[in-house]
Amino acid sequence: MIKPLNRSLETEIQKRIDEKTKPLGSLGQLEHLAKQIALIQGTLNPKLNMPSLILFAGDHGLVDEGISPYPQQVTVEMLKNFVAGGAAINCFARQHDLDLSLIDCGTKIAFSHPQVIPARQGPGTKNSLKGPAMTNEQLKSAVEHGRKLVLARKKVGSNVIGFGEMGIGNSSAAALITSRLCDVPLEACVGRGTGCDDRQLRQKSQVLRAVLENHSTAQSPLEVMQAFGGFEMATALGAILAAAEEGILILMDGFIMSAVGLAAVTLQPHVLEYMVFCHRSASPGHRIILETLGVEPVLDLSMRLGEGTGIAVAYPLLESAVCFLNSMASFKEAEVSRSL
Ligand SMILES: Cc1cc2ncn([C@H]3O[C@H](COP(=O)(O)O)[C@@H](O)[C@H]3O)c2cc1C
Ligand SMILES: O=C(O)c1cccnc1
Repeated sequence: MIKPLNRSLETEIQKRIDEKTKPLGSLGQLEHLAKQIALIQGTLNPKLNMPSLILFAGDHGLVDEGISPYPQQVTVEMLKNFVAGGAAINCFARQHDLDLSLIDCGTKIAFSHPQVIPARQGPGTKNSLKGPAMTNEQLKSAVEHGRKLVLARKKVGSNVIGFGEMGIGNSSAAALITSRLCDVPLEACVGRGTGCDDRQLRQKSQVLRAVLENHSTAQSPLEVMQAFGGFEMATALGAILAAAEEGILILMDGFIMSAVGLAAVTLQPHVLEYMVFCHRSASPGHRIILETLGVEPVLDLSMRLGEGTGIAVAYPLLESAVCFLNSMASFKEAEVSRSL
């Protein structure tokens, strides 16, 4: 059970923000972020310690049905690229000094490397058109792995963790989860993913309609995750739940990770209070999730990559939020006159 945020300091935090040498409310969303982070940490002087990004990789059997322009092997090839430091997330993580952990939750082709933490549930999920993507045991095991990964980051001192993903086909899984959990028509949730052309988009929509019909009994967050989620998504679900339980600030990325976030919030509504949505992706389904949850993202840059890139580019703004709360002078300290 995830507890609601302790709001006993709220009035004091708001007072501290309002005493800074600026017109009331003039730092806009940075003020909301500062307050949320201070509440999560239960202090007037919040700190972002050892910021971490956990990147979950896994393959999707549904790719056999032609729902992505890219083959499954790109997942493991990108995992190698992450290890070599050549992907977008590597650039941005280096730029902002974010610790990047790479997790193999079950790529189709196994790749072991000292920098990749093994958490494999199998060689990718099963084709969800033909049956459940994963067994209940795999789901439970993935959730448990996610929990342990977060506890390990907490142990080394991390109090802010972002969650990213890599898994060819996972924009389909995200569309299915969004449609079912938000109870909106599938068509509104399906997008071009990595770049489907019109023909590929028609094929993707047709396949996903059939998948949704085949799993009409899957309704709860855990049922939908088992029916058409991915191992990387199930592991991220366990990680997000554990982070909220531990009072860690949770940084959310784009459509795919937000679909997992939606599952977490549907299971445990108070998880939302620990989350910052770092950007609004160009994927149409992401807008639906953000509106359903009633949240305003930090950035809107028409990005649609995943990997945690939306988190990494938004991170300096979180630092700014914490920075002004800690080090800006008050009217009294700076001897500046307040409004009449
Ligand atoms: C080279 C490459 C790098 C990526 N990095 C993230 N994704 C993103 O695209 C995938 C989902 O899109 P779809 O459902 O259309 O396959 C995920 O792996 C996601 O992280 C990538 C995709 C590609 C091709
Ligand atoms: O919005 C995202 O995060 C996204 C969209 C398409 C492909 N990969 C990720």
